[in-house]
Amino acid sequence: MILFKKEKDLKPELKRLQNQGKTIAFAPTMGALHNGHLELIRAGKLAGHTTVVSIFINPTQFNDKKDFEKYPVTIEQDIKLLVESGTDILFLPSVAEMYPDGLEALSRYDLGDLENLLEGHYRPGHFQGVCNVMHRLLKKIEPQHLYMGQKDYQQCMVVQKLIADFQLPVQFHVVPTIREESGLAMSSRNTRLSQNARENAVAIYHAHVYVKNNLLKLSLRDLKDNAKKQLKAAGFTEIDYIEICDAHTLQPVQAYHEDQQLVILTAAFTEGVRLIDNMLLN
Ligand SMILES: Nc1ncnc2c1ncn2[C@@H]1O[C@H](COP(=O)(O)OP(=O)(O)OP(=O)(O)O)[C@@H](O)[C@H]1O
Ligand SMILES: CC(C)(CO)[C@@H](O)C(=O)[O-]
Ligand code: BAL
Repeated sequence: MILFKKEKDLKPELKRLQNQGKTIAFAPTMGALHNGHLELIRAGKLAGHTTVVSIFINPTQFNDKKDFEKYPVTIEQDIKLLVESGTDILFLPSVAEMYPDGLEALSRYDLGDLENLLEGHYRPGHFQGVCNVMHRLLKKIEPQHLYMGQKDYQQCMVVQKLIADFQLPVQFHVVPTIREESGLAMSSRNTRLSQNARENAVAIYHAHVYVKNNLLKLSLRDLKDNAKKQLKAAGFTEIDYIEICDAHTLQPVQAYHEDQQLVILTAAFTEGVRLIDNMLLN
């Protein structure tokens, strides 16, 4: 694996690979890597691409300063995992490399309702930060393929919109959520939980399975109320949302219609750590 910290050093290597007819699969991350991240790399490799991974804890997407300060950093372990996974290139830029004009000089993206719904509502400015960093990363790396995780469902929609709006020549791939054996969605933030909270956090997954299994039996309102009770019983202290939405527009849905694809999305806090997960319902 080759490590680059600057675009000016990375570009010649990308050019060399391009001249050899190689195609690039890119998996952007914020590090503290786990099996979910490695699945993005596996998917790119399986399709026969050269894999580029970035690790950059993007300051502009954190609406909560404490969350940023506490974000886990395990760079030596990450490098070991990336080498083992057969990653070809690691891009590890500094803040100055990504934001040469400073953190205030940001572009403004029109995200429509995605900016106001769910994560957009509870993390103001978050998706503007995601778009700023993703647009910059995509310009620097110019991959033919981009792999991102379904765990961050709304983020996938936002980045797909960015690609469409700017007609970026990259194919987007959503990788299914990788879970612990218990069902808990793997997430870097899980490492901030005590053993007990980590075991109880699987309640999000169980609540989603409950809603999926009872979709035709109860009203969506009752399903959401019951799911909320399950999370409270499992020690979730604050629930930002448990919402059942149209899987394509993310607009909340009041009643089930069989011709509409639905997704349930949850964001909730346990031990002060905010976890998210989602599940397609039909
Ligand atoms: N369990 C998972 N399964 C599949 N993809 C995942 C999983 N967790 C994260 N990803 C994907 O990995 C990429 C990088 O995510 P990120 O570095 O934020 O990791 P994370 O574990 O989601 O961290 P956190 O949720 O704590 O921010 C994103 O595309 C994300 O959707
Ligand atoms: C896509 C991403 C790497 C952009 O900083 C981040 O939001 C993440 O890790 O999901
Ligand atoms: N995994 C999405 C990035 C974030 O929570 O900031």
